[in-house]
Amino acid sequence: MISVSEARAALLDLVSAVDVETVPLAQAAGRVLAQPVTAGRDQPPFDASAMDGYAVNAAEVELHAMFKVIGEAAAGHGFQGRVGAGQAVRIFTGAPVPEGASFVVIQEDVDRKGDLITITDDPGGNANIRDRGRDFRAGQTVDAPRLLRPADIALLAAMNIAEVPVRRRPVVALMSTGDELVMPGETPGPDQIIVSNTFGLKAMLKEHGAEVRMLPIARDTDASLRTAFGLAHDADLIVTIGGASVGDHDLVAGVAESLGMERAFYKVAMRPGKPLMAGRFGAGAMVGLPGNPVSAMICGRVFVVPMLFAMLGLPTAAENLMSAPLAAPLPANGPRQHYMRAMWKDAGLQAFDSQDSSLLSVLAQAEALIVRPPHDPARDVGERVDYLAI
Ligand SMILES: Nc1nc2c(c(=O)[nH]1)N[C@H]1C(S)=C(S)[C@@H](COP(=O)(O)OP(=O)(O)OC[C@H]3O[C@@H](n4cnc5c(N)ncnc54)[C@H](O)[C@@H]3O)O[C@H]1N2
Ligand code: MOO
Repeated sequence: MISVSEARAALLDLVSAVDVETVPLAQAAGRVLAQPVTAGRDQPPFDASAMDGYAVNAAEVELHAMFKVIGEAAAGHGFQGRVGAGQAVRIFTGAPVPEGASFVVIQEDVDRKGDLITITDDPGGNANIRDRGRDFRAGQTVDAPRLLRPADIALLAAMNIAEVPVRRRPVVALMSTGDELVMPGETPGPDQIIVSNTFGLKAMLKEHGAEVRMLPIARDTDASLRTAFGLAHDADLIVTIGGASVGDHDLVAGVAESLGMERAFYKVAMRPGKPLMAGRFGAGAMVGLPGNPVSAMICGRVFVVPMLFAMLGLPTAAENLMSAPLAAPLPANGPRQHYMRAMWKDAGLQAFDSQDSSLLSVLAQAEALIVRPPHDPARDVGERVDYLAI
């Protein structure tokens, strides 16, 4: 059995960054920027008023000063003339500050009668002007790789970047295997259960940028598994679920190998998730997840998500572990790295009593996975432990 970090390294080795495609800006949210993009303009492109008021020469601003209003500057409609001595231009937020003006007195500080304004309240020292290029300048870049969040999309829009180079979504084919499985909504036979892992993993991998194809459930026969693998041949990554252990009906590895899968490893010293396997498969890779639902989901989070990051060109240097105090003691750990379902209590983490790898109801309540290294000694309340947010 190899360690979790050896498995992680081997899995990352099986994949490489997928190619780049260009998408319209409106479809770029949640995608990974693949090349730096550069602003073609300054923002704001002119000195702009930050407030509604009157644009005047700053040198003339003082309490009781009077000005003659000679025109108007609105957003999208600048004032074409020049503001001279004793003159003001009515101005609105976002409008270009006219030539000759260097201060915007907000309208609340002014008394207006006809064309004349008087400053009636101390306007303070803030000119209420956003200088040209204050947000960004032409030539400024947004660096890649970068997962594009809503704020990035707004920034790219302001930079006038209508087409965005992003990594293509890696195609992941998900295959559940087992005679006992039926789809949600179907009527299970007396010995059957509802397939859950493909749905949970689809949600997880989609959230992390994959295009997920759900294959039909493969039955526990060579022929059925072969057919299902055949449907996945063009995927970047094939993820099978179940049939990974040592039972007479655990056929996945044998069939995959007969179809050309070159095994990289089998079995990882982790709990849950021990019977994990992986290898190169055609132009892509295959990961065989254990069937127990919690094992499949945790292996998805610990291994398949970082593989997606690698395919998307995102950094994968280290597992993003955080640390927190324990709210309840933990017994000593065994020889496998244990991912314990836990929840927050009194600003610390408390592991659930039952850690069985079949309990989706516990996983669904869990807010974190406490990560216990192999042979970690018993831990007391208040001691810090590593955890993964989920
Ligand atoms: N003699 C041994 N038996 C087992 C070992 C072992 O080392 N020696 N390992 C155990 C561990 S640990 C795990 S994990 C499981 C993994 O087994 P498989 O990957 O072969 O999974 P299955 O047997 O197909 O299924 C296990 C369990 O999960 C249910 N399942 C499977 N797929 C799905 C799905 N897509 N959705 C919902 N539930 C699913 C299945 O019905 C079984 O109950 O092996 C142990 N045994
Ligand atoms: O290692 Mo298994 O994944 O405990 O359920």
